[in-house]
Amino acid sequence: MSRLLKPARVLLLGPPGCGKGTQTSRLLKRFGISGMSSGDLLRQHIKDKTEIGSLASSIIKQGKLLPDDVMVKIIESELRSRSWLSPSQSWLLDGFPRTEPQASLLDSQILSPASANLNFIVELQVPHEIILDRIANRLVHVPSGRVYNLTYNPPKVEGKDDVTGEPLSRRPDDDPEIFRQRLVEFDKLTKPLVTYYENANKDAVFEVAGETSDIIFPQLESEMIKRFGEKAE
Ligand SMILES: Nc1nc2c(ncn2[C@@H]2O[C@H](COP(=O)(O)OP(=O)(O)O)[C@@H](O)[C@H]2O)c(=O)[nH]1
Ligand SMILES: Nc1ncnc2c1ncn2[C@@H]1O[C@H](COP(=O)(O)OP(=O)(O)O)[C@@H](O)[C@H]1O
Repeated sequence: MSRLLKPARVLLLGPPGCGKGTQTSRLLKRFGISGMSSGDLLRQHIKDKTEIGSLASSIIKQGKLLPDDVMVKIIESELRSRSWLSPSQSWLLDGFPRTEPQASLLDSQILSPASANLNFIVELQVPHEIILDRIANRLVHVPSGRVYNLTYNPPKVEGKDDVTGEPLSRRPDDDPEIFRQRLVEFDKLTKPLVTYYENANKDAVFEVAGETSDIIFPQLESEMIKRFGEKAE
């Protein structure tokens, strides 16, 4: 692993199943950049049977999005508890913001006051038909957010997380019908965020396309080194 010279505050945008979680874990290994996945935070709330968890569970099962104000509160408190709101910190957001109201509240009320605005907005472009069959084989380890795939990256021991040995689970929202609804929500509400960020700071937006994560990651890796520099080991 090598660190970056300048702090990178990264947002991964892309349709469900395009590999945001996969790229997050690779960037953690490569540059030591920690990620925050809104979906993982919600799944933990569901597991812990909190009030947010019961709201999230019913909405997620329909493939719909939670209310913007609920999500902004969850993410803001998580950003503060991880002490990420400083210009010197590098971090990555996955799954939030997902709508324009979320993006403008994040930028104006949370990041700008801390001089910690996003400086690298990555749009992952993977064909919808490719991700539809990926989802059929997805398994997750909820406590860590680690992601597996029965064909692409199966766990060492069937049904068990490689690190903890704890059981893996299928996501109820990975049901094909619900997944199609999530794609509709993405196209309607999240895809327009690329234009939102291009209008705010075009140079910060980076589009990367590929049919596999192995094609996408090297492009992402070299762009990050180009923009943020790499500390010599
Ligand atoms: N076949 C295949 N599966 C992949 C690839 N990249 C990720 N996956 C799997 O596809 C599923 C979706 O990836 P994930 O990172 O969870 O996407 P996210 O929903 O955007 O976070 C998971 O089961 C991954 O293990 C790939 O290049 N090829
Ligand atoms: N920023 C958000 N705003 C509203 N709902 C969200 C947000 N992030 C996650 N969710 C809810 O959690 C579900 C799972 O999110 P996530 O794990 O990011 O899925 P994926 O990356 O596969 O699209 C979403 O379909 C949605 O119901």
